[in-house]
Amino acid sequence: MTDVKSDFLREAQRRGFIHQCTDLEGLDSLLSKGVVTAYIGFDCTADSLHAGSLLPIMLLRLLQQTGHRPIVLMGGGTSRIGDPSGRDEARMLLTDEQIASNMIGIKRVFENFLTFGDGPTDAVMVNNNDWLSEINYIDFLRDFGRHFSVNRMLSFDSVKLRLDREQSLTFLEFNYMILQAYDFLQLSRSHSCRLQMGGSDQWGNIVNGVELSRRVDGAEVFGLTNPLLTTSSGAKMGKTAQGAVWLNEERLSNYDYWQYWRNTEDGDVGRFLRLFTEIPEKEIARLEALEGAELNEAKKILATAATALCRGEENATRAAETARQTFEQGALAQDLPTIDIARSELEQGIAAFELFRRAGLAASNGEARRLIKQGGARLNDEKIEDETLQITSDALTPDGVIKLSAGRKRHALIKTQ
Ligand SMILES: Nc1ncnc2c1ncn2[C@@H]1O[C@H](COP(=O)(O)OP(=O)(O)OP(=O)(O)O)[C@@H](O)[C@H]1O
Ligand SMILES: N[C@@H](Cc1ccc(O)cc1)C(=O)O
Repeated sequence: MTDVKSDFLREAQRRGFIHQCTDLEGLDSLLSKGVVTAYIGFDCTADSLHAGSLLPIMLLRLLQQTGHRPIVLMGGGTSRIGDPSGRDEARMLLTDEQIASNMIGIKRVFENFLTFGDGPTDAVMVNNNDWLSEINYIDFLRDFGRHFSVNRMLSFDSVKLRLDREQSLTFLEFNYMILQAYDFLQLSRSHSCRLQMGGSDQWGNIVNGVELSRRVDGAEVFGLTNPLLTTSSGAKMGKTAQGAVWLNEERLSNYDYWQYWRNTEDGDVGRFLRLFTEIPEKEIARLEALEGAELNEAKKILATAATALCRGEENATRAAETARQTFEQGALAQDLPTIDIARSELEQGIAAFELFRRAGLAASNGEARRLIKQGGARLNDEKIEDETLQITSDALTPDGVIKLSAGRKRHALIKTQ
């Protein structure tokens, strides 16, 4: 790779953020001269961003930390069209109300990563609906449409892949890249924005903006993309078995967010530490060299650092502590008092109060009933609400046991014979 001088590109390169650049040398020299304004756009297709979008967000953060000015563009206008990049079929059209409410959800996350304000390197947020909704069709075609060659538009992946596979691409979607290109021109005029970044799927849209700004204004602007991340096993980054890893707490609890990073595959630990935390390189090199059980410690450090950035230090520490306790209780569980019950009996069902008595957690059925009524009885760590509950073999955990608890400290295990 080319040797770069500017702090931003050097650090971005070292941490694995760079996929392609329209002119790396030119951009490097611009970044070395003074404050550069750069933007990334986010469409409002859901009410929260996800772990995949963390890469561009971390790039904006790095940009600000190295003395430049980030612009976060909310695609209020482009979300009305729908980006065909990387998609096999047209998106569902969103209503204006859906877009507005998604935007409220998405906006919030940026405050955790960027400093907004009026200073020279403070971040700003814009909404492309402000200018896209003003466009006059005929004027727009005459002023800007004439600079786009359809022949060239057909060569970009977002269009080409659909045509090659004979999947339909509507005229509405075909226009998307022109509007994103116009955004860049607009920001270059209004905010002296010189750089657009985004995931590698955005390459065509970004290049179109670079070319439009040069043709119309003779402006020299740049494009830079980050790799689209997949995990070592090839899964798209940001998806779990349950779905996307959402950045907003309303969609995914702090604990589950922490757990997602804690479950990082062994081969991804170093890469993720560089992309999603700000731990110094020397420490990362040490952590990624760990093996076996020790590598799990590195994963916990990754989980806590990544969660702290997105959800705050306190929530990250709390999630780590909950995980520790759960783990320790699990370890303890092996040593709990255990009683054996015939499998056939459990299959028929046994009253919860009776099982509590037989497990020695209550002296009589009456005492066990009172325990349940007062909310002090738990089945596999879940409070028992129903005094008449019948416990069956359905309650057996994957470990083949049932855990009963009376209050916080007294536990017993049921096993079947
Ligand atoms: N897995 C990923 N790795 C790296 N960058 C990503 C990843 N997923 C999305 N991005 C980038 O994040 C930015 C915001 O993307 P956006 O939130 O629209 O995500 P998306 O997953 O592409 O959404 P959608 O499913 O609506 O297309 C874009 O620049 C996109 O290229
Ligand atoms: N097309 C981008 C979002 C975007 C919208 C407008 C822009 O000007 C830039 C980027 C995406 O789907 O992720």
